[in-house]
Amino acid sequence: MEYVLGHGTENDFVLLPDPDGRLDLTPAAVRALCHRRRGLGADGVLRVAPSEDPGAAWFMDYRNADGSIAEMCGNGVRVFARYLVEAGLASGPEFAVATRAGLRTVTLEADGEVTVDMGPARFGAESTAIVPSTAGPVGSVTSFPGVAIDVGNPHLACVTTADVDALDLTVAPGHDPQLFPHGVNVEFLSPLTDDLTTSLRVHERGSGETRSCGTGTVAGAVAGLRAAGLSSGTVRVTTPGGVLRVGVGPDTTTLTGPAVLIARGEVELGDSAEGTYAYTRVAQTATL
Ligand SMILES: N[C@@H](CCC[C@H](N)C(=O)O)C(=O)O
Repeated sequence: MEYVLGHGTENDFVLLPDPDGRLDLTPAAVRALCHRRRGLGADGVLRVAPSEDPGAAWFMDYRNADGSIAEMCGNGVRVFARYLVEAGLASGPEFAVATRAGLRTVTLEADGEVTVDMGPARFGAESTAIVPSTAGPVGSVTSFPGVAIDVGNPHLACVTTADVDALDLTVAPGHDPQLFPHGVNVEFLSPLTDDLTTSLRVHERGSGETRSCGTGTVAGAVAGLRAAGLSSGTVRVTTPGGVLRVGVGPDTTTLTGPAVLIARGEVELGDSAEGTYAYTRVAQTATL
């Protein structure tokens, strides 16, 4: 089958064109494709499937690297849009993409970036995230106050004066399972500066720490604005993988950033001795 590799601020994806919607994409196949050493290597898979929603031609079937399904992916939908235009499946600059969180309008900007109307970000309850302490006795933990935010998928955004770069995000931060029964993406960000900039790291549900998370960046921006006593503005967010811009207005949010296709090729999925799917990369052309 054909595949394309792409990334948005280094949050990377395997795109699988499935124009007839016939691909039976199992969790094991997703795990095999995303494996960094045995597979193509990615944070998630974007199956490009026909949409059943009359408002969009294409449906972004997003899967996390562990094979789980998520409602929405802000970096992924920009890469998905870039693929559709480059493959001649959509004509820009503006069109809708169907996702499990609903329709999302994407705009290919003249400077090469892509803007997504991400819809409203909805605040939930205040809660805490627990991470291993990097100082102090082995096994000690640090608790960070945060707030639940729904961006189509669940987030816990923690604005903190601690050194975000020093946090141990090698394991999933502890969280309240009653508030987040389906798991949660957890963001840690510095308080916004006067000119509305911040730095953010994220541990993603189903993928671990990633270099960037688009929905998490939107959640972080609205949490940062609220902590600064604001409800709207344009926030510049620096993630380990690059810079994203979030527009927050009274009714919706927007996310702007790069969307890059890296390589394309052919891949075969099959059963391995362990009974899980393995893959054979038949051919790959990279455009770095
Ligand atoms: N990286 C994505 C979010 C992907 C889904 C997330 N891990 C979840 O399970 O909700 C983004 O850019 O938004």
